[in-house]
Amino acid sequence: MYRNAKENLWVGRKDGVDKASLRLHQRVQCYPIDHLPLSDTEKEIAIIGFQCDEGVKRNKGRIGAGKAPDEIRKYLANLPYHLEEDSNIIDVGNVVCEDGNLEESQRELGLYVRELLYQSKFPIILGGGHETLFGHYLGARAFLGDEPSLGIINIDAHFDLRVEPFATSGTMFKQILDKDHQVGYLALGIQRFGNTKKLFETAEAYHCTYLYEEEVEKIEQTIQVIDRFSQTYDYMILTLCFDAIHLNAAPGVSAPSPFGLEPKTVRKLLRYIAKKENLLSFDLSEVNPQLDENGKTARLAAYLLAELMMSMSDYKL
Ligand SMILES: N=CN[C@@H](CCC(=O)O)C(=O)O
Ligand SMILES: [Mn+2]
Ligand SMILES: [Mn+2]
Repeated sequence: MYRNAKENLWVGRKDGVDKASLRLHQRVQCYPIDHLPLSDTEKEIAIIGFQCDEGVKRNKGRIGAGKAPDEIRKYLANLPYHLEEDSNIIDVGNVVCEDGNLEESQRELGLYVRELLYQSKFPIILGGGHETLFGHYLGARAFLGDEPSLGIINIDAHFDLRVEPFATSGTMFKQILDKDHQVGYLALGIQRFGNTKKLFETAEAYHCTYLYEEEVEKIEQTIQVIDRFSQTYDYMILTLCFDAIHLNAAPGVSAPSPFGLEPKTVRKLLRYIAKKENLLSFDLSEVNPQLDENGKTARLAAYLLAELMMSMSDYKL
């Protein structure tokens, strides 16, 4: 079910109304999904939330990620606005998963992501459990049609290649790769002890490219891998599963990572990938406000989102 964007989430400190004093809450505009503004710049970002943790529940994880979209917006709202002046940001509200109907809500998210892409927006999807990625993918593929190849970069401790009779937050890449032979998968930040041997075997069988967490930290090599991947596919989408990040910085996730990536490494990745011309859209998933420590995880999510948005117009590694 679709819910309109809430203006009252976009509030915060006001240092002034001159351009140099603005914060995000003073620049973000709320629109219903069926009344989107025409893009008057090439850099319009559209935020859409996915209030859903049914996939986490089915995956026997710790629920609460459904509360993340609005929580992350609150932290994002107060951050200073550092984008180029002609960059617009709109908030188009949330898709809510009701009565455990994960598949229906993923389809609905996909419809809206497709619509945003048709309207020349760059969708930023706030999950939700990592099942968010499946709806994100549906939208990107529907927009592209069957022909173009699509690379998915997943910054994650986990492969999410589980074999299950139903969709969960751990099955999305298996679901996608089984039906879409024009998709390639690059996983960054894989934890040896976050995945069974069987999952590693599945990753090999599906010809996935992956880097362990300690490999990703060697950033120059990682960038070469990203460059090769990006050149191989017509278009790319990017997903960040927040449990990729070290548990000290991201305690509010269902499956925390004791050897997770440093936040600064993830920032480098986002800054770099955001500049790729063939990147269509981004989702940030698995933040769980119910497990968070004093908003630490949601705050980091907001900072990383702000970095990604800024890097789309101004790149520094
Ligand atoms: N989204 C994916 N989640 C992990 C959870 C692992 C765990 O709970 O330990 C997975 O399914 O592999
Ligand atoms: Mn994960
Ligand atoms: Mn995941």
